[in-house]
Amino acid sequence: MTTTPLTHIVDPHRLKSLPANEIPALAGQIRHFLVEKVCRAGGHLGPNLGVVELTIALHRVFDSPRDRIIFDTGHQSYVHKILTGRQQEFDSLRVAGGLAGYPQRAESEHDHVENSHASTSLAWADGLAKAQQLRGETDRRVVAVIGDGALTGGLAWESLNNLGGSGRPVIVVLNDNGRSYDPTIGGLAEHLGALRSGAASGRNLFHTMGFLYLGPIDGHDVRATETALRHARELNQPVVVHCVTEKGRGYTHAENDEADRMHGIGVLNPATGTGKAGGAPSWTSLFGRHITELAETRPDLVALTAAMLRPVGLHRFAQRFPDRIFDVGIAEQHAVTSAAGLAMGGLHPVVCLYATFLNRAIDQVLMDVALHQLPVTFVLDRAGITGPDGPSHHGVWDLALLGQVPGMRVASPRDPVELAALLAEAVDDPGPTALRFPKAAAGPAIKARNRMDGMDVLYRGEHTPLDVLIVSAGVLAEPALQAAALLEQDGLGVTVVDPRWLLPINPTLVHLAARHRLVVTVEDGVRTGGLGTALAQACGAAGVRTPVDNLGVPPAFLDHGARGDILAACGLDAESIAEAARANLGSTPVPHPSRLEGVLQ
Ligand SMILES: Cc1ncc(C[n+]2csc(CCOP(=O)(O)OP(=O)(O)O)c2C)c(N)n1
Ligand SMILES: CC(=O)[C@@H](O)[C@H](O)COP(=O)(O)O
Ligand SMILES: [Mg+2]
Repeated sequence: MTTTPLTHIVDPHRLKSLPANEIPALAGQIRHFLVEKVCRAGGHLGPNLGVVELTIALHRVFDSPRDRIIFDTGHQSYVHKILTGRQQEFDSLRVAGGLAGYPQRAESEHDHVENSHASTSLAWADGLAKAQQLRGETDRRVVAVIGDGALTGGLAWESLNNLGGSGRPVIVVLNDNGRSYDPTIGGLAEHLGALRSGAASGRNLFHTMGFLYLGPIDGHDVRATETALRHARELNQPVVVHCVTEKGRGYTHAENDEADRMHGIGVLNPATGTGKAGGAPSWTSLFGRHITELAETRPDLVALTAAMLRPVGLHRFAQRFPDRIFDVGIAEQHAVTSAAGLAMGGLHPVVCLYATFLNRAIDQVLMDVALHQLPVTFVLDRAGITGPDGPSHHGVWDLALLGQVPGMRVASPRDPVELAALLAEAVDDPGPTALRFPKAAAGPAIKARNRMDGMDVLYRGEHTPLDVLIVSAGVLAEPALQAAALLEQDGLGVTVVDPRWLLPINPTLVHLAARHRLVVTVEDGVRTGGLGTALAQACGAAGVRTPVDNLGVPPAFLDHGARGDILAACGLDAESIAEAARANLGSTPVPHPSRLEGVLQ
């Protein structure tokens, strides 16, 4: 049997013409390619190893891009990219200017949805199918590929409700590997488990919701999967094709990874499946240690995760307090409002999410937690620029969003000592609080010169009068202090202060502003509506005329890249902060490029 080289498959048409008996060899080549490229770059290895045969079948049955194939969350779209002409670009996977780790329309006509937030694919499919119907495009199909984890998200159920019985020809391919990171939880997971095992024959949940149902299909058997997909295509009705797959399939180190089947990996040695160990502890691991220690003497503390127990650092807490940890599935809205219930019931819940995923639950924060003034603490990991996961993963909106929530207090620790202190203060607060920290290793302790009404003065220059007050949020204390040193060399009198609790604005900060010629605020979040905006408003309201230049992330969708490079491009490195101060004080006329519209592509 000849083996067509993977490099020959430059588009789905070549794939369609491949003899069926060559598919297994092709799948093997794709697996080898995935392991080699993803171990070298980092990325989502397990999810993509699990959809090799499924994606081959999808592109042999459907006619992409005329038929639209929508990948939910998009982290499992590497095989799709390999089969749609982008093999050569995998050496630049998740590198600035290189191949994105999620679908991206600028890369290919075969890519449609770029949002990496889970559970949206069925809504996209419903909308596209309605558009096709209204435009008379009856020969086109919309295929939504959704994981069992993403199916636990509320938006997915809103969409099932709209699609069921609608007559719209949407093919829902349920990629059921039984896991998000951990095994998927809840009643749906139980039902899918019963369907997979054949213990729930006859009418099932999907039938009841108004779908035709094909399955369970072995999602690693291309022939069986193709047959089911061809049948689904011809049904011309909303249909669920239940494909059973295995996350990490075909790579022993992923198959044996009990934690999450190598869901997302860093750079690894493919032979051993291991990467560089050691280095400074992450913010995540430090948080996990502190919350577990606090809970020893606070029986009212409970923790919630939205299917990301280990990624948010709660696995240690879960082992120690198995009755006080709640994994709600990929269901951030449920996490927040059920936390409101836990708080109303007399406990102090700690809701642990990635900052970007809080976006999805802002109404619940506002109208369930804050309206009822409940003691809920939000711990927002991956806050600020995250880097390789691209625009829908940068956690840059939480500060601006939470700043609008009455009664909400928001803190951002600058170092591990402050993390412990601020977390303790947060869980002691009788109202809603939030703590945010980045996707990074935690730096060394940054000692305060003195504390002033709850804020830390980190630096007071030798020169007088006082020229520049730099207000730094969280870890940006480090570049702020470096910028102060540069400005001192210019002979300017500089003060650096870390408010610790960023929002609402500490009135003493306004008084400090009044004593300087310029305030520069520095935050790892959108500069419109965050710390800087709030301080400028507070100064205005108090009649303090000191100009406030707020440095932050522009209100734009920033592509993937290295966190440090993106921060610098946003003007959040020491040189740029110093340059902003000089420009505002009139010593150098040219603003930092990031301040110009549209500079960040
Ligand atoms: C709203 C939201 N919350 C959390 C995440 C983080 N996340 C990325 S993939 C994933 C698990 C997805 O599981 P599943 O849908 O079953 O896909 P699989 O990885 O198993 O293929 C999670 C929780 C996300 N992308 N979006
Ligand atoms: C796809 C998704 O949302 C997660 O897998 C995310 O990529 C994890 O990001 P970290 O790698 O920062 O944990
Ligand atoms: Mg899954």
